[in-house]
This record gives sequence, C-alpha cells and structure tokens, in this order.
Amino acid sequence: MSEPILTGSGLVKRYGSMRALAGVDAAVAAADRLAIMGPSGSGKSTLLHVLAGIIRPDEGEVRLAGSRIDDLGENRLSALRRTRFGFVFQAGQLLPELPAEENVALPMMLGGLPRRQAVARARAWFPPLGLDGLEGRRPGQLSGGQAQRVAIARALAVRPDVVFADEPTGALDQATGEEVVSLLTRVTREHGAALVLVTHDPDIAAHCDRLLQVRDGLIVEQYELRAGQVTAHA
Ligand SMILES: Nc1ncnc2c1ncn2[C@@H]1O[C@H](COP(=O)(O)OP(=O)(O)OP(=O)(O)O)[C@@H](O)[C@H]1O
Repeated sequence: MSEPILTGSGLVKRYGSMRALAGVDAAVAAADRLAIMGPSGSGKSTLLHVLAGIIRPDEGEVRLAGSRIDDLGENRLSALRRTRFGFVFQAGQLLPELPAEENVALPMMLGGLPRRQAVARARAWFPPLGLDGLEGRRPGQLSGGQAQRVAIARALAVRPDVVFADEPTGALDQATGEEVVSLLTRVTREHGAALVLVTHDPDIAAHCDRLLQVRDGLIVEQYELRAGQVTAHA
C-alpha cells in the first residue's frame, strides 16, 4: 500500500467492561477504498467513528497525514472533521427544510465560504451525480437513491481527504444500492479521496479495493479485491 493518509494504531474502545474495539490497527491510503464487514455488534461502526474522530479511543491513536488527531481539542477536531472528512450515513442526514443544493452547500458555508459561492459550487455537483434538475427539491421530495446521491455530493464538495460511509445503502433496495455504491466508489476515486465504507452486504463491499473483516472488536481477516473478487490475503 502506498503512504497511508489515515492510520489507526492499537485502537481500543470500551463500553463498561465490553471492548467494542480490542486493539485494532488499520491504515487507509489516499484514494484507497476500504470496506469493513463483520457480524452485528462486532465493532464496525465504532471503528469508523474512531477513525473519523467522532469517538475518541480509550487506547491507541489516529493519525491523518501523519499528524495525530485523536488528542485534538473538540473545536479543532470538529473543524478537521468538517474540512478533511466527508460523511455519508444510512439515511436521514439531510436537513429536511433545506433544498438539496443548500444541503450540499452547508458544510462549505460552515467552513466560511459565502453563501452564493457555496451554492454555486454545490450546484456544479448535481449533473455529474445524475441529479440535474433536482437542485431545488427538499429531501422529502427525493427518492432514497437521489437523497443518497445528494449526501455524496455534500460529502465530496468540501474536497475531503477521506469519505466515511456507514451503511450508505442500508435503506435502499439492492439495485439502487448498487448504483449508489458504484457512484460513491467512482467519484471518491476521481476526486482523490479515500473511502471507508461499513456494510453488511458482500455485493456492496465488492465495489471496494480492500476488505477488513471485523469480529469481537478485532480485525480477523484482510483481503485485497479486484472487480469484486478476492485477489490476495493481505
Ligand atoms: N454508545 C454505546 N454504549 C454502549 N455500548 C455501545 C455503544 N456503542 C456501541 N456499543 C456496543 O459496542 C459493540 C460494537 O458496536 P458497533 O455499533 O460498533 O457494532 P457494528 O458492528 O457496527 O454493529 P451493527 O452491524 O449492528 O451496526 C456492540 O456490542 C454495541 O452494543
């Protein structure tokens, strides 16, 4: 793997006496597309949230481009999440009262870009994501697949280093889910962002370059994938 953009080393996260992460090392290279799979409760979401600086680990450290981020103060960490990371969740992440284009513009506005410029930049994402003409729709007027495309636009519009996607197709039917993940993996690669994707679905994971299997808070297997096929035990 080329130089990693994001690394987690020795990550432990406890909830009471239970270890949701029991000592995990994970690295993501720039433009790498990493899938995380495992049984329910195995620690997939916890790993994603710790790597994304949303949950702080009890032990271990997270580094972005070589700099430690898990020990930053809350203000710096939230600014870093806003500018260096993009997020796509299962559903319900768009603000219902805002038109789609303003949902996409919002993280840029929070980052200090004037509203007109942010909306203009946001609009440019709509045609390439198959959303032409939907700029003014509110999330309630979009299909599930369209709403996830808007969420992808919003995640990428800040030009993040890493996009984190937690079950991004979990609320979609299989065909729409495949369309959304194929778009997500393509545009993250085109824009040079890494992707960390949690999924239950092997067909969704198959769109990625690497797969981590998590069980009981540990990485138990790592694979390299090509065209959905396992090519190597990493
Ligand atoms: N805030 C919390 N408080 C207490 N326990 C938690 C908390 N968050 C997660 N856990 C526990 O940590 C373990 C790992 O949870 P996590 O959500 O990471 O699993 P997961 O693999 O993503 O599961 P799923 O596929 O069901 O979403 C589970 O046993 C869960 O119950």
